[in-house]
Parts: sequence; structure tokens; C-alpha cells
Amino acid sequence: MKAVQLYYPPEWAHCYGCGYLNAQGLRIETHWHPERGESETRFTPKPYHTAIPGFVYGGLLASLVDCHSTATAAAAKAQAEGLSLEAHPLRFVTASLKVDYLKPTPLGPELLLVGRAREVKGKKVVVETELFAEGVLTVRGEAVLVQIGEGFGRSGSAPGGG
Ligand SMILES: CCCCCCCC(=O)SCCNC(=O)CCNC(=O)[C@H](O)C(C)(C)COP(=O)(O)OP(=O)(O)OC[C@H]1O[C@@H](n2cnc3c(N)ncnc32)[C@H](O)[C@@H]1OP(=O)(O)O
Repeated sequence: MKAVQLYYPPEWAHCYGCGYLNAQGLRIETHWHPERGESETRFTPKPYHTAIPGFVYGGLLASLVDCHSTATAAAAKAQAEGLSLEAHPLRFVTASLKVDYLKPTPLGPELLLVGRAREVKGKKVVVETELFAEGVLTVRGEAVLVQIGEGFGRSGSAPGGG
């Protein structure tokens, strides 16, 4: 199964968290499971992603939730509209991100993020994400993602589109 991020067009593939063209980035890969309506991302933090010894830095966890959410939004929107990402490479940016750190996240094990779209409406998708370390839920996230169109971020252009 091809990761959602690999459908992003090159001009939108430089993101630090999820861009396949960012050699220094995290380059997370999110897989969509249409039958469950859920997304999954697996990521193993490096030893230098430390908060206090033995535990993962919260900013990294927020980045994982952030970029996992944008991919979940693209996949959920495509499914809701009956579109293929191959033909319609949807791209979302984060309008709002809330992260609840429920427990310290141990540094070492692979982390699993599971996402679901709670709302798909117009160009907006609301995504809930749970992050697990060795089966234990340690982080919960909620993000509002907005679909962007051609010209996003260019000087003088309005945001949005899609
Ligand atoms: C190029 C690819 C990069 C991918 C990076 C992946 C993750 C990231 O780190 S993104 C970087 C950080 N994010 C940004 O820089 C985005 C900056 N913000 C913007 O450009 C704009 O505010 C943008 C595009 C999010 C929304 O603008 P606009 O298109 O005018 O949205 P707008 O029409 O006002 O709102 C659309 C919907 O989103 C909702 N919304 C917008 N902002 C928010 C917010 N902060 N909180 C909650 N809801 C919001 C609106 O209420 C509206 O909902 P509804 O349809 O129910 O009324």
C-alpha cells in the first residue's frame, strides 16, 4: 500500500515532518485503511529526540500528530468524495492543532499513530489521532486541517482553494 505522502506533488513535498523531498526531515509515511476508516503511521524516534532521559520530546510528538493528521485528512476526504489520490493529490495544511500528553512516551520503541476523521465538510477536515507506545496510549491529538489549492503560500495569493 502506497503511503499518502507519496501522492503529494513535488511542490508540496518539502515539509519537515512529511515531505519526501526533505532529506533532513522526519519523512513520516501514513497508510490509509479504507475498510476501517483509519490511518496509521509508525515512527521510531532517534536517541536525540529526548525530553528527559528515556522519554520522547513533546515537540516531536506534536510534529508526528500534525503531519499524520494532514495525511489522514487527504485520505479521508478522498474516500468521502470517491476520489483516488493518484488522480487527485489532495493536500491539507494545519489550521489548528491540540495535543494532550496523557503519559510520558518512552524513548526507544516504535510509536504507532492511529487517526480518524471526525468531520469532513467542504475544504475542512477534523482529525483525531491516538499515539501508542508498546500498546499504551500516551498522546491524543485533535487537528483542524484545511485543503489548499494551487498557489498556496505564494505572495499575494489567498489561502485555500481545492
Ligand atoms: C504546502 C504543504 C505543507 C504541509 C504541511 C503540513 C503540516 C503543517 O505544518 S502546515 C503549516 C502550519 N499551517 C499553516 O501555515 C497554515 C496557515 N494558515 C492558513 O494559511 C489559513 O489560515 C488556512 C489555509 C489554514 C485557512 O484559511 P482559509 O482557507 O481562509 O480558511 P477559512 O475559509 O477561513 O476556514 C475554513 C474552515 O476551517 C476552519 N478554521 C480555519 N482556521 C481555523 C482554526 N485556527 N481553528 C479552527 N478552525 C479553523 C474555519 O472555521 C472553516 O470551517 P467551516 O467551513 O466549518 O466554517
